Amino acid sequence: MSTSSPSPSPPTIPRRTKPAISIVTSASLKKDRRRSNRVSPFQPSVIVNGIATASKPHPKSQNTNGLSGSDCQSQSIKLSESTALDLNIPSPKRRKELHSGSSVPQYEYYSLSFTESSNAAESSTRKNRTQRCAAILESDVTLCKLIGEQSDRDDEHGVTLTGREQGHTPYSYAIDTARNLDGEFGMVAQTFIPQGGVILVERPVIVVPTDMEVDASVVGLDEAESQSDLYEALFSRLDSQVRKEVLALKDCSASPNALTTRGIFNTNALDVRLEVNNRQKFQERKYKALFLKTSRCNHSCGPNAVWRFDRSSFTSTLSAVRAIHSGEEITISYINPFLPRHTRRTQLQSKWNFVCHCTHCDAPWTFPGAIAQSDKARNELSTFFKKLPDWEQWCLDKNNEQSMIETHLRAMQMREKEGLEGFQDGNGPEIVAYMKHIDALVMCYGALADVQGFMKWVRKAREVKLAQGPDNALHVKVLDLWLKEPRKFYVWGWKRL
Ligand SMILES: C[S@@+](CC[C@H](N)C(=O)[O-])C[C@H]1O[C@@H](n2cnc3c(N)ncnc32)[C@H](O)[C@@H]1O
Repeated sequence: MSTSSPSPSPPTIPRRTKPAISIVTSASLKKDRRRSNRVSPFQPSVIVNGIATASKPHPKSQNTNGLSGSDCQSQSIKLSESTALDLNIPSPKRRKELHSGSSVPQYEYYSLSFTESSNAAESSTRKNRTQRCAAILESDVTLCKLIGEQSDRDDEHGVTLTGREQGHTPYSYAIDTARNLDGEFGMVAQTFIPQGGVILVERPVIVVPTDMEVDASVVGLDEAESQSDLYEALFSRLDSQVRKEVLALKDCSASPNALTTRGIFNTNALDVRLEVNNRQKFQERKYKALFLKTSRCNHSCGPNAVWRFDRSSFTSTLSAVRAIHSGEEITISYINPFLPRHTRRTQLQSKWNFVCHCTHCDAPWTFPGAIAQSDKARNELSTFFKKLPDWEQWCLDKNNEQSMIETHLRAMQMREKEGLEGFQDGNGPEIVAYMKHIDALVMCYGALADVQGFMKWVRKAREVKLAQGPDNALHVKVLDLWLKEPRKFYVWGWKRL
């Protein structure tokens, strides 16, 4: 047994991206905006409009680490091709002075603000909305990468996108928050959401380092604030409406009358990773980020959605890992779902203070050994791709035509039963887990020159890719090409050679 090579995934579509790390000034941003006014691939119902205004230093952050206003530079950081983020950061010279010779991470208070407009494609009146995020970040954090223009051509397959295809309708699925019988809120689909569909994209309202041992005074909060809980200080920096919404979130550590800002944050914040430029070496650092809407998602050990944080756009995207029907609750997993049931429930109880009532935990365990069977299946799935037989070896083997196909079909069935379409291994959720099987089946049937099987799985791949949004427009076109001319598939008939 060895890991598969080449990867069973169809080739990734090459992009002409230029992923440079960049801090740009307002002037260069304006110039850049003129060049590109494409729809951001990261937004479903909200199209981000790149309005970059040099922000005045936050009155309170002028004293950040003893900085005076003149030490602060107001800069705009370009997040994606059409999104701007304004923040106050110390000038490079002052940062050098502050951090010279220190290997201890230095944190500062940042007030990030995002300016977005509602869907301008449909409405002539753009409503700008500014969202603020109170963040404590390592001073050398890289908040974003400059995303280059998305390619509209795939030269390898001779496919080009037309203007209309580049535009693609932004996705927008109606969702709502509703209370269940226990008085708990949850997120509910108001419409059918296809597998792969993007449910929600949102930016955090509070970000802090995971192991926050930071004295409020060192991050530029004022004296009164430094005496109080750091979370209180951060919450107090939010816009009043947002603060109200954050304070209405669940605190699992307390009774409803004794909520604490720390408790609310710890109940709802998600783990994200940011990058720090440490002497020209980029290192990942763990942070926790609070997202208002995603916070309402309850846990399931077989969730129908996964969330992913994208550093380059500073957004979290919630996607459906299987079709979700109108009225169905949208759930995510708070923990590694490959763990055995008992461990999962212990972790959920100790960190979130609840006994899991998801359908997988509460399922009628009708026969003896059902729990052990589920635990075994989860364990097997957690290492499935690592233990997968080599695809090329399978191709070279003139027997065992169906073995690779059967392996994937069986794993897909297990995934569906356990509700683990969105997990590849214990390293975090990703919609691609299920897609990897689909891609592999496309490869297998293509190598067998089996037109019917090939078309079936290319159609399925196309369906999911389409639901995943405009970012996949080129990929969809390549799949269309293969549907039209299967023989153009790049490993067509390999197993028959
Ligand atoms: C991040 S909040 C989720 C939203 C929350 N239900 C609300 O009302 O805002 C986490 C809390 O929701 C509840 N919860 C989440 N998933 C649950 C589940 N599977 N079974 C029971 N309670 C759950 C627990 O009280 C947990 O501490």
